[in-house]
Amino acid sequence: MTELIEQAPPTLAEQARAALGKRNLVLIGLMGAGKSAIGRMTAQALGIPFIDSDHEIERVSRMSITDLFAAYGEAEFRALETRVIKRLLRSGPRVVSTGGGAYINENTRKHIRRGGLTVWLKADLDVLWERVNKRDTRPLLKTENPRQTLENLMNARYPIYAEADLTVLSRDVKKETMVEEVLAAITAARPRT
Ligand SMILES: Nc1ncnc2c1ncn2[C@@H]1O[C@H](COP(=O)(O)OP(=O)(O)OP(=O)(O)O)[C@@H](O)[C@H]1O
Ligand SMILES: O=C(O)C1=C[C@@H](O)[C@@H](O)[C@H](O)C1
Ligand SMILES: [Mg+2]
Repeated sequence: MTELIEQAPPTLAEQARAALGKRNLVLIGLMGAGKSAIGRMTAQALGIPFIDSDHEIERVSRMSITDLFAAYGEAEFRALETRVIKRLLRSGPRVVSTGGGAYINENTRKHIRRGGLTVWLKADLDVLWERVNKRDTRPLLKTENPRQTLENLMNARYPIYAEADLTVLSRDVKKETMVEEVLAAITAARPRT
């Protein structure tokens, strides 16, 4: 007698993994959007490696981002960021969380768009501010009115982040919920035109 073997339907993570294929998943968005936190958990769910470009920059330069900005200025930081991200995206699949300004730099954006499927974690000002005002590790926010600076960055950058393949709304829900929404977005992704 033939035995009936019931196969469990693929989980959301398995569906997303299949949809991603050999591509990298690249998280973009402003400071505090959750790129590092959600990126790490998404990689775990997908069973692929995770790398954070800010951490990688700090590792290769043996300096903190704050010290890099202070010693060499933003332009040098951006040049290093471009080189690091280009290298990180050379092999895949992996989840790469980028620094907030990476996708805004034209050269880095070119590498990111070639290097994988992009997800913009989009958050409103209150959510971002609530998260970033607790730490002073972000050199661009060392201004007289950091909340206003963050708002100015939103206005300047959101039209550019909007070019991402996928957008997921980052808000005050459980991180696990955010990960599920990222996985669902990957699963539903249409090929780029
Ligand atoms: N859904 C969430 N709910 C609550 N807290 C969150 C959520 N997502 C992220 N956070 C928290 O917000 C803070 C900022 O998140 P994270 O460092 O991942 O942002 P980021 O986008 O990587 O920022 P940056 O560009 O500065 O590296 C962290 O303390 C993180 O744990
Ligand atoms: O938004 C930005 O331009 C930055 C965000 C951080 O992730 C770091 O990459 C750095 O502080 C610059
Ligand atoms: Mg980060």
